[in-house]
Amino acid sequence: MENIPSIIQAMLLDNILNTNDAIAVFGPNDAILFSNKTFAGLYDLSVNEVNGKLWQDCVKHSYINETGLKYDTDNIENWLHKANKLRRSEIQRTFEINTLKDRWYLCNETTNEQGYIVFHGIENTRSKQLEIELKNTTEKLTLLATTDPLTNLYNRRFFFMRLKDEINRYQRTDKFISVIMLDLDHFKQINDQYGHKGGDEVLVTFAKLIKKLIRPYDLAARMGGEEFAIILPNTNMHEGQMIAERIRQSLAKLTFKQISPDLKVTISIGGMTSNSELNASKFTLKSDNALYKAKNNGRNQVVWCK
Ligand SMILES: Nc1nc2c(ncn2[C@@H]2O[C@H](COP(=O)(O)OP(=O)(O)OP(=O)(O)O)[C@@H](O)[C@H]2O)c(=O)[nH]1
Repeated sequence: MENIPSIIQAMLLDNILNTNDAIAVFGPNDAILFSNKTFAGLYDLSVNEVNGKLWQDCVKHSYINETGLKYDTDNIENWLHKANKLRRSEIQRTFEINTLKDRWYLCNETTNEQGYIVFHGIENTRSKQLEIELKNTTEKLTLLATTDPLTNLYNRRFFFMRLKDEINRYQRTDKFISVIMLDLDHFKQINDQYGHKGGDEVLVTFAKLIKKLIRPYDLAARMGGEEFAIILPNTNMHEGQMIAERIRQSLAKLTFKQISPDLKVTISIGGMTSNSELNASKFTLKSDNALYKAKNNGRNQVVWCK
């Protein structure tokens, strides 16, 4: 420092005091020994109010008054306990904080051997906003690419991706996977009689029914038109047939009163169970063949591929 001319030192200090970066120095007991305006602003306090205060008192002040920084907790003592475990846990620590007004700071804390901390927070609100926008857009695009917009079930492409994953997952295990293909009976007649809107309503109601009847780890997809498919992981033939039968019977019992007072719809179902020796296309081809038989045998029934 001695080598730095005092005028430069004054300029640097002036910069530290007035910069938009949040800068502070904490003593080993977490008393704030130095802070600039931006740092004090994080707790909605002035520099004079912050300097000399314990850091935890600044935190409590802003938490109780709901001002300054955002704390994702409903118990500030617990929050402080966790934060104190992290503070001084490393010589250099990087983390992000955000304010109730949604300003973000990328923070760095450097701890010296005596336990003093130099805190430096750089505002990164714009890049954080872009990161959040990108995440939201990616989520929306993923949803669009993987789901059927009418029924909100997964689409054909995602069905095959997941079936391949499931088959790989079960490789070298003795567990079974079942796949069922479902096709609404005489759906063309429903469209003809009640219009495309009536047909759509049947598809949406049926999709909701499937979701209610399957387990959280099963995967239901709309393969196109009035054809659906369900992957039933870790499911043997007997269990698969029970689930398929449950879906068939539940639909047969339902009356689509919102479309017509006594409209009933039935479904034909083809199923296939295997350990992971079949690939995804063979799996669905065999379930499709079983479905074809169910249609030919008179519809409204479950046929399992032997
Ligand atoms: N409302 C509605 N109809 C659709 C949609 N996609 C396909 N369809 C109709 O679904 C009908 C399917 O008819 P078909 O393939 O002849 O089958 P089906 O009448 O169900 O006869 P079976 O399957 O043999 O019992 C066609 O009339 C398609 O136009 C859709 O998204 N909404």
